[in-house]
Amino acid sequence: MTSTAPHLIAPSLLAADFARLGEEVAAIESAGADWLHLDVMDGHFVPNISFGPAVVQALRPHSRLPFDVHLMIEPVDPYLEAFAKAGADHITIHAEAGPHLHRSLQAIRALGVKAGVSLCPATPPEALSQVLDMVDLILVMSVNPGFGGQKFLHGQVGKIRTLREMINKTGRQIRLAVDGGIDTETAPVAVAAGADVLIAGSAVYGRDDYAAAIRALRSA
Ligand SMILES: O=C(CO)[C@@H](O)[C@H](O)COP(=O)(O)O
Ligand SMILES: [Fe+2]
Repeated sequence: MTSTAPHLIAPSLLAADFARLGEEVAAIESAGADWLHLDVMDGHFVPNISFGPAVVQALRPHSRLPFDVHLMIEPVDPYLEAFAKAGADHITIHAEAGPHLHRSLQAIRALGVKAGVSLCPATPPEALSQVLDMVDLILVMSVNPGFGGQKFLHGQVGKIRTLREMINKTGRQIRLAVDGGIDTETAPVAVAAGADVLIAGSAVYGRDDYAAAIRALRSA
């Protein structure tokens, strides 16, 4: 079962040149990206540290693209408002990042931004069965979160398929994103399983020609 929505390409800023972030954000919009994916890592939920709301806020004037903020942090609730105020359009939290996923999703919706939830590779799709009415976006991690440039875990494809079926049964417009190891070989696998948002760091920001890299992913 595939999606009827057009597929979106969301380059991940994690693979950009951190010394020139403003230019990198503007360049990816000109290159035809649909969303900008921003990976926030705390050195606690994941074994890496990236950036926080001050960087998101500083980048906001450099692009009109939707800012898709992927929070790999724990706890999450104390920081939601800061990311919304910084200019996040979507805030995605991890189902594994605390016992009160429902409350955190309520808090995101109350801030007036789109609510996303992400699953690490070891978490089954059923973890979301009680919150499907509260989410605008589901993000399947096809690597263990924390680093760019890892290999796509093919064992996650069945989960993408199951989540596509769960989403279609709701009749709601819920985007299904896949994040980690997406390139021209794995993008078609993810899309065939039902994904409609492809998040890619190295396969876009790691290339010299961003527009060509985005076109290649779109047509793959
Ligand atoms: O959330 C993450 C990693 O934790 C991702 O968004 C990566 O940044 C994707 O990078 P590539 O695997 O595409 O290089
Ligand atoms: Fe991400």
